[in-house]
Parts: sequence; C-alpha cells; structure tokens
Amino acid sequence: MLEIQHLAVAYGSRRVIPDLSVAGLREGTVTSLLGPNGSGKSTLLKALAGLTRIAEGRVVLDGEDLTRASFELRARKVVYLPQSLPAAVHLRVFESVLVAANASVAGAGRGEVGIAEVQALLDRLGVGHLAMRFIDELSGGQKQLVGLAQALIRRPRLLLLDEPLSALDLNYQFHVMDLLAQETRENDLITVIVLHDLNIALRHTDHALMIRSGALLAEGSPAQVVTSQTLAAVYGVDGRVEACSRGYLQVVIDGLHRDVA
Ligand SMILES: Nc1ncnc2c1ncn2[C@@H]1O[C@H](COP(=O)(O)OP(=O)(O)OP(=O)(O)O)[C@@H](O)[C@H]1O
Repeated sequence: MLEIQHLAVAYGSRRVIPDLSVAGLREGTVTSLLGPNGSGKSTLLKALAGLTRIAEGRVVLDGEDLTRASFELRARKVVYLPQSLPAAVHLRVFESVLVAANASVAGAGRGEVGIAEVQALLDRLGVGHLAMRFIDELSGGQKQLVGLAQALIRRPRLLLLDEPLSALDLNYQFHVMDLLAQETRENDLITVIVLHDLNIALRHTDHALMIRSGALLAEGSPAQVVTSQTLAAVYGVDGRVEACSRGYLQVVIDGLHRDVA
C-alpha cells in the first residue's frame, strides 16, 4: 500500500504541490495520474521517487516512511522512468537491461537476473530483435520500450512511469498497457503512470488521480474521475464519457468550455 500524507513540494519559494494526500494505492493495481500541462504530475512522481526534495509530508510504502528511508531501500523498492531517457547512452540494449537488473549500487538491484529473463522481457515488449543494437541508434519509440524493459526488470514495489506511451504507436500503446497490467498483477506492484490520453486511462487503468495546480481534484475509478464535470473544470473542454458499441468508455469532446475555471 502507498499512502501520500500532506505532501508539499516547492521549486525555490514556489509551492507547486501545496498539500496533497492520497489515502492508499493498493498493490496489484495500475493508477493513472491525470491533469493538464504544468499541473504537477512529473513533480509528484519525482517527489515519490525521492528525486525532488519534499518540503513537508510523508510518503509511506508498506508502512515505511520513504522520505526517511535509506537510499538503498528506496532504490530497491522504487523505480522511476522519466519522460525521456538520457540522449547519448552508448550501450547495447541487452547490456543496458542487464545492468539495470543487476545494478550493484548499494544493493539496489535484484541480483542474479539471468540472460534468459532479460531476453524474454525484451521479447514480450516486442524489441527482442533489437537486443544487440546500441540504444543511441534506436528510434524514439524503441528507446521508450527499452526504458520500460529497464524499469520492469527491476521488479520494484512502486513503479512510477512518466508518460511512457508518448512515443509509441497505437499498437504498442495497447500492448504496453496490457503488459503493465499483467506485470503489476503478477508481481504485486503498485504502478502509477502519467497519461494524457484519457481513453487509455479509462480502458487500461484500475484507479485514477486527477490533479490541477498541484491539488487532488478527483480520485476513484477512471470512470468516476473522467466526467463531464472534470473535463470542463480541469481541461476546459465540454465533453462526455460514453460507452462505445463494444461497451468500452470513451471521451467525446464537443468543444472548448466557455467558463474555464
Ligand atoms: N525544475 C524546476 N524548477 C522550477 N519550476 C519547475 C521545475 N520543474 C517543473 N517546474 C514547474 O512546476 C510546475 C509543474 O510542472 P510539472 O512538470 O510537474 O507538470 P506536469 O503536470 O508534469 O506537466 P506536463 O503535463 O506538461 O509534463 C510547472 O509550473 C513547471 O513550470
């Protein structure tokens, strides 16, 4: 279980997240973190990962306060995948995933992850054929899939993914979300994923958080969170959530909302 208690994060004197609490994100579930540009999604993820200083509050994972935890514990339990990977990494895909798995930094890695497991994960992500290619020679989408492999091979307790689908085509978006749901369920992960595509949140995530100006505006099932009201209040658009002929919920946008809050 992950609890966020009165979290405050500032850049200099500006509090980007003034006071945010989330009662509990359960293991085995994928939570989408939604909100407009600049609302504090990446800042929240970085704060959970311990990459941004927390001004106030606590992040409690399985009863343990991560803000006071050792670097080793945090590195073992939490994996954060940023929006974009470092530009120039001259490692082969395979090595990079093996290094991530066996990272020896103060016991942060799982250790003893074998070649077969790395290749199997690359295959499941559809990039097995790229194993011997250099990362800095891959396309944007291929790099994103390799980043996901590096994150998943670590088997963290808390998996934080910042827009991991942004460079992926429709087929891969679907495939990756299916894979994430499966990995999350099978390995009891708590997965939090920043998404801009509300239809993907509706279709593929178990739980949703919607934030605006660093404050939590709605929390619940994606269908409870993505509504006409939140579309207007948070995104400034008039829209509806309707079931398509196959029963999946989808957002239909009618136009810009005139009374943007
Ligand atoms: N390193 C930084 N220093 C100062 N201000 C920052 C820094 N990073 C982000 N901010 C500011 O904090 C606010 C929240 O930014 P953040 O990147 O968390 O938003 P976001 O919801 O992830 O946005 P997007 O959807 O555009 O990626 C913005 O106003 C941004 O300008």
